[in-house]
Amino acid sequence: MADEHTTAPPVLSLRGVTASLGARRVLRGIDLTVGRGEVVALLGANGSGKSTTVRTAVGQVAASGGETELFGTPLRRFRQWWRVGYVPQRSTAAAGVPATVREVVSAGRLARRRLRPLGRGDRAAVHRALELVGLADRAGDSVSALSGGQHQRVLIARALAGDPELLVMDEPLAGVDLLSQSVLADALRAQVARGVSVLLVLHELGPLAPLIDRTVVLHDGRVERVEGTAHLHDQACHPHGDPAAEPTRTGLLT
Ligand SMILES: Nc1ncnc2c1ncn2[C@@H]1O[C@H](COP(=O)(O)OP(=O)(O)OP(=O)(O)O)[C@@H](O)[C@H]1O
Repeated sequence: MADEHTTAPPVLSLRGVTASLGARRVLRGIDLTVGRGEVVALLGANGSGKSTTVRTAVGQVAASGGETELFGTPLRRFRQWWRVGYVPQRSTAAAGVPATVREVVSAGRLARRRLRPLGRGDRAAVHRALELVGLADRAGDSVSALSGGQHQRVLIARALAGDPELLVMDEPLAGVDLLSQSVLADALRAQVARGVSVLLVLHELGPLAPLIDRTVVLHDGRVERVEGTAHLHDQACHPHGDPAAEPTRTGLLT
């Protein structure tokens, strides 16, 4: 965990990051770090800036101020994108893309391959990632034939296929059924056990609660509070447990 690596730079660091979308100032000075091997959950009400924060962290939204570093390198100079796996917020738009599940997941290897064709190792990584999300049997199907939750699992497999050191996931469990949530939680647990660091946007900690080291709560484009989660680790929501049990709430939506 982070203690062993106190001299290593954080895998992700945002300092005073500001960003606007259109005329709206969405991020008003975000400070956030993810240490090596750490799992950080970004929480907050709708519109508080969670997606914009992760999109800024991976360079999809241009910051208007502040500093973002990935693996100790300023974002503007960072080129080692194979070290980062990004799962965007669920979108069904990509379901119209005429590609098979295998092709979409193979795209997760591209940053590693540059312009070389995929080799045997790449194909094995793609297959492994599909198995991790429970979709190996759908590899040859068109993504347009998948349900929303299955599509989300394909996007997660695409990120896992690149064997990233940092996973940035925007509501990875949104629209995913309870059984698949627990499959994905297991997949993520295996990644974390390998030392992968994770930043993820969540509304409910749910089955991921035991994995999370820290929660960062946003409010109106700023960090409202940061909390350790040791107290949550006994409260995981088990899909096969008491069906009447309430999932762990962030306290922001209820
Ligand atoms: N393209 C855009 N143009 C202008 N404002 C935008 C745009 N996209 C998002 N916003 C605004 O930015 C703010 C933050 O949006 P963001 O998607 O980061 O919030 P969020 O915390 O991820 O919300 P949710 O929980 O609903 O996903 C919201 O007020 C939203 O209306």
